[in-house]
Amino acid sequence: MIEFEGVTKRFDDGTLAVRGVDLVIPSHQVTVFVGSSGSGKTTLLRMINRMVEPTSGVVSIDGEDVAALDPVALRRRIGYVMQSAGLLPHRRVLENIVTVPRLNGMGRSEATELGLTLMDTVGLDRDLAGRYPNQLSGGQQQRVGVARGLAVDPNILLMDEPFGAVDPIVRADLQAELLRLQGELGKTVVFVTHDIEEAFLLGDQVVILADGGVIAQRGAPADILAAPASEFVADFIGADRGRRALRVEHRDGVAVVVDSNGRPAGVLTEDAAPS
Ligand SMILES: Nc1ncnc2c1ncn2[C@@H]1O[C@H](COP(=O)(O)OP(=O)(O)OP(=O)(O)O)[C@@H](O)[C@H]1O
Repeated sequence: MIEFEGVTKRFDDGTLAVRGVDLVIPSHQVTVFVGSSGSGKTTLLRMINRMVEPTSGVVSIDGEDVAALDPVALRRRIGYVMQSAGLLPHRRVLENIVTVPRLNGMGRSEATELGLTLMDTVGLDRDLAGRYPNQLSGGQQQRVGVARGLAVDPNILLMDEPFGAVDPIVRADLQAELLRLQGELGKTVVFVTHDIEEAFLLGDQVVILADGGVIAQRGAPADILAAPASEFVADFIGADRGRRALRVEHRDGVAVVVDSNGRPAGVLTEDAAPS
């Protein structure tokens, strides 16, 4: 479990990126930070692996304050996948995937075996192992990025808009793949996006951030859909209603969550239904 307690981040130039965030991120689930540009999503994510230090408050992993942990060691045991994959251009696919295990001292042949296995895991043809990143499609590059994030077999996988730079069809593929992978691996995934549809599709818990890095609402997608906590949230989740993947319909007095084809995906409990 990752926990934020009273976490605030003010950058040196005075920008208040995150304000008083209290949040529990449960283990083995996908938590998605969603919000408009500049709402503090990346800053929050990066405080987990100490790429950004909080100005005040505590970030802990399984009860351990990350401020007390060595940042390099911390980053080597937390997977990190970023937008446009962030691959090293002059290293081949396989070398990119196993960069961190090699830094951690893994031998070459063991690393090769691991890299190829991870290519299988993320659905990449092993024939691509010797290519350079610019010889891959955007979707393939993102898969390499995910494989690299998994290479240290982390308990925690941080994903910062990992599918932001690919076209919608490839993006849908990658989303489905992530859900499949998560079903198998059960990592603690923290995922950043500005796309509410992606957030609702992938998140067990969705955290909606408003400008200035405050939490506007958090909860399961169905609960947020059923009972937006404020006008801001209602607007934010309603912006794309036409192509919403999940929505709430009332059938015979029961609040039912249905998918884009109108098929019921679940029934809301009394507590979650709007009053
Ligand atoms: N190193 C920095 N120095 C000063 N301000 C920063 C720094 N990094 C981020 N900020 C500011 O902090 C705020 C939050 O930024 P952050 O990158 O966390 O937002 P975000 O929600 O991830 O945005 P996006 O969706 O555009 O990536 C923004 O106003 C941003 O300009």
